[in-house]
Amino acid sequence: MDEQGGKNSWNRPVAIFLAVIAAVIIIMVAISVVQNKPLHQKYKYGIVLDAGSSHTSVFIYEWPAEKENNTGMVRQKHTCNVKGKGISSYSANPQGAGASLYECMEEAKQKIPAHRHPETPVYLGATAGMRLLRMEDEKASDKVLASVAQSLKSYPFSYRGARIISGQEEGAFGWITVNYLSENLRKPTGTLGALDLGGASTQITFVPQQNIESKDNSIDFRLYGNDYHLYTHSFLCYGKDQALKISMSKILESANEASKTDPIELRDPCFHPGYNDSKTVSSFFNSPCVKEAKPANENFVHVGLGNWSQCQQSIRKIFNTGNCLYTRCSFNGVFQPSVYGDFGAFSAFFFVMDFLNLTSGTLTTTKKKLEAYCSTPWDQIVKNHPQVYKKYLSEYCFSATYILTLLEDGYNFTSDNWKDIRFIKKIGDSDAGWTLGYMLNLTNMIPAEAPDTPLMPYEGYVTFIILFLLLILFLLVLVYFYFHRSTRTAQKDII
Ligand SMILES: Nc1ncnc2c1ncn2[C@@H]1O[C@H](COP(=O)(O)OP(=O)(O)O)[C@@H](O)[C@H]1O
Ligand SMILES: [Ca+2]
Repeated sequence: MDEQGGKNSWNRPVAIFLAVIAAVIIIMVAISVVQNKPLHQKYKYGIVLDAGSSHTSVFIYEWPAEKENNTGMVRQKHTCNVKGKGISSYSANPQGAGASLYECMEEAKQKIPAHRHPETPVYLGATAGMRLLRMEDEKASDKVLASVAQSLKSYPFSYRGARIISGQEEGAFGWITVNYLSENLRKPTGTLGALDLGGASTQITFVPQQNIESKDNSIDFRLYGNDYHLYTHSFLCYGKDQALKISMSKILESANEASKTDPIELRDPCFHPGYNDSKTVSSFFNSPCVKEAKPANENFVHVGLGNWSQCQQSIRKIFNTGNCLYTRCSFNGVFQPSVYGDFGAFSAFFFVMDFLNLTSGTLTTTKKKLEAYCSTPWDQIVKNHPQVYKKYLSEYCFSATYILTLLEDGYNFTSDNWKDIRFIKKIGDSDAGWTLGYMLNLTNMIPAEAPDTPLMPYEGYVTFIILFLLLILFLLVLVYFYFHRSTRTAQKDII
C-alpha cells in the first residue's frame, strides 16, 4: 500500500501540474491565433483622373488598409473612359468639361464601398492638351480647370485638387509607376526606363549611366532607402496627334506654293494609296504647335500615296538634330544621355505597335512590315478592319512611322538595343501611365526609407505557433517521463 501510495503521491500532482500548464499554453495560443487573424481584408481606395489631350480616363486604385507602404500592394480596381474628347476641347464651353465627368464619377461611387467615400482621395491631373490651351488662352484653361474642380467637389470623395501637371512630373510619375508595378524599387536590380506617347506630348525617363548636363532634365528620388537620379524630358507638340498636324502643315505649305488647283491637293506619303478625303485647313492650323503660315484656301483634299520611306523623310523634317550645346542631344537642342537599360513603352506606343503586330521583332523586320502595311490600298485596309474607328485606322501608318523615327533618329535607339524596348499596356492588373505614380507620391505611399522588416504573414504566423505548440507538448511529455522514471527508480531503490 505504501509503495502504491508513494508512486501516486509523486505522479498525480506532477501530471495534474503538467496538464494545467499544457491547458494554459493551449488556451493562450488559441486566443493569440484568433486575435491575430485578419478579420476580413480591409481595402482603401484612391481615384485619379487622367485628363489627356484626346480624352479623360478615371482610374480607381485599391490597396489593403494595413499594407500601404509595401511595394506592389496598390492595384488598379477599375477604369472608366469619359465619353467625348479631352477637357481642353471644352475651351468654348467650360461647363461642359465638368459635366462630362458625370457618368464615370457615378460609376466610382458604385465601385467604392460607401463607408470609404469620405476618406477616398480624388486627384485630377491634366497633361499636354491643357498645357497647350494655357499657352494659347490662359483664362480659358483656368475656366476649364475650375469647371472640373467644381464637378469633382460635388462627389462624396475627398477632393485633393485639379491641376495641369508639368512634363517632368508626367515623365517621372510614369517611371515610378512602371518600377513600382515591376517591384524594382526595393531590390538592388536595375530599373525600367519609361517611354510615354500621348496625343500632344511624349516623355522619356530613365536612370542614365552618364552625367545629366542640364538641371531641367534631372529629378532625384529617394524611395525605400535607395537614391535614384533620373533623366527625364517631355517634348510638348511631339505627341502623335500634334506631330501629324505639324507634318501635314509642312506638306500643305509646300503644296500650296506649288499648286494652282482649288482646293489644294495634299499628297501625303504617310496615308494609304487610294485614301482621299476633303478636310479643312483650320482643323490643322488650330494649335500653337503649328508654326507654318496658314494657306488662304480653307479646304484641301488629303490624298494618300502610301510610301513608307518618303513618309519617314517628311517626318524627319520635324526633328531638328543640329544645334546641340551639350555633349549629346536627342533633338531640338535637348540634352539626352545615351539610352541605357530596358524600357517600357506604353500609351500610344503600345496602341499603335500592338495594332500593327509590331511589338516583337528586330528593327529591320519592323521597318519591312511597316513598309508593306503603308503601301496597302486604303479600301483593303478598311475591308480588313471594318470595326476600327476610321480616323485611327487612316493614321496607323503615320503613327508607327513617327514612332520608329522618334525612337531611332530622336532618342538614338539602334538595331542593337531595339530589343530592350518592351511595348506594354499593363503590368499585372494595372495600366502603365503616370496616374499611379502620381497618387503614390501625393498620398506618401512610397516612403523614403525602407520600412522595418514586414510582419510575418498570417499563414506563417499560424505555422510558427503550431510548431511552437508541438515543441512545448514534446517537452512536457519528456518532463512527464523523466519524473515517471525517477519515481520508479526511487521505488525500486526502496524495495
Ligand atoms: N486604340 C488606339 N489606337 C490608336 N491610338 C490610340 C488608341 N487609344 C488611344 N489612342 C491615342 O493615344 C493618345 C493618348 O494621348 P492622351 O493621353 O490623350 O494625350 P496627352 O498624354 O498628350 O495629353 C492619343 O493620340 C489617342 O488618339
Ligand atoms: Ca497621356
